[in-house]
Amino acid sequence: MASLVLKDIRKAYGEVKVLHGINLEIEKGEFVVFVGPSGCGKSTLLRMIAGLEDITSGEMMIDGQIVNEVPPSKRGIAMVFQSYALYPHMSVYDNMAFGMRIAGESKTEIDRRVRAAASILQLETYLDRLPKALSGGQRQRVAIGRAICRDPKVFLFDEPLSNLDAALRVATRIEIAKLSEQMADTTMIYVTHDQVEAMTLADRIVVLSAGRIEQVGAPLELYERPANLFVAQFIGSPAMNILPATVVEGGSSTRIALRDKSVISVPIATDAAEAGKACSFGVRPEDLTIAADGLSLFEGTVSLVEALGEVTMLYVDGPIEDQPVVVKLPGIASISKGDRLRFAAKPDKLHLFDAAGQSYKR
Ligand SMILES: Nc1ncnc2c1ncn2[C@@H]1O[C@H](COP(=O)(O)OP(=O)(O)OP(=O)(O)O)[C@@H](O)[C@H]1O
Repeated sequence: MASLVLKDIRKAYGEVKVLHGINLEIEKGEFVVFVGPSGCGKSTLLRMIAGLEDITSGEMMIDGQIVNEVPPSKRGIAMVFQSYALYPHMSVYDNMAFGMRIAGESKTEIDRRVRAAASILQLETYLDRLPKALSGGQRQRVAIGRAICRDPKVFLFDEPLSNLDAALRVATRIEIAKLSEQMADTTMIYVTHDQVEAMTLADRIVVLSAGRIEQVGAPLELYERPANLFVAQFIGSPAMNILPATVVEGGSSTRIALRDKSVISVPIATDAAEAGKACSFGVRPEDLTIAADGLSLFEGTVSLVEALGEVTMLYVDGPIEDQPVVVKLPGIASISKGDRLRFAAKPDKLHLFDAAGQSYKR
């Protein structure tokens, strides 16, 4: 049975419509990540699941029960915020025990759960400390520990790592990945801006834009088969190169013409009737290589080289004026500004989108 079901969920603040009908089923034990540009409604949706925001219309079910009118404390959810929200005057132990004391749990059960959570998060030696005597990463682990103690059916995370510095983010991200393995029956929903968090933590990613779901899928599914231009450019960094083009001839393989009139054959099927229509050709920076003789997609002049050590980024003035093509080559490439080069990509790495931005790949 699905752990969480959202049916045509809508949210409006007065006249301002923020979510326009969200349909989603999340299985028990799944780790689902919501991503999308700022203001797309990720946090609002998470807060509605938590019960911190009213549902304007639609139906929300947790474990088969409609929860639209159920208060947050009765939903079986726990939420971890960006700001930790710990009680400053209480020890780590008391912060974790607080919710259970309010709920009237026995002392022995409280102690068992606090120690179990502290052990999972390696907080055993900090139980007597006050939050102010902890680092940001440790505080966030306490906030996570407090949520674990509630033994929630659904665990919600609202950008829990965004206040941490880069190294701590990585360490805490790994903790969260381990946690989700250890709590295999607990459904986790996680909001983030960070692509790496989304790609590494999620069983499935939900891409939102302007209050609508653009695509739901496993991380690599979204990366390899984005359903539309929005997802193609949102997932992956640097973003996929998108070049405007025109379909010359449809068929089992499609011939397209770029703006400079060069013609490319893309092994993606389109209808013969597509001929003459506008389309967008897509290729990821990391899928481009320097072409061997004869087999190039396009030619261009390198306008900027960024040597980062592990990769070399090239910005290439190619087939489209004022729209440099970004190329990401592995390692250190001996290429200089001004070099004129031809670039290729494996045929199965090419993407093609129709005039409405939908992928032709099925
Ligand atoms: N109380 C409110 N009244 C009116 N509009 C609101 C209110 N809360 C949020 N909004 C609007 O709802 C939209 C979605 O906000 P939300 O915080 O869910 O976005 P988000 O995707 O989480 O963004 P971010 O990544 O910046 O946190 C925004 O346009 C925001 O301005």
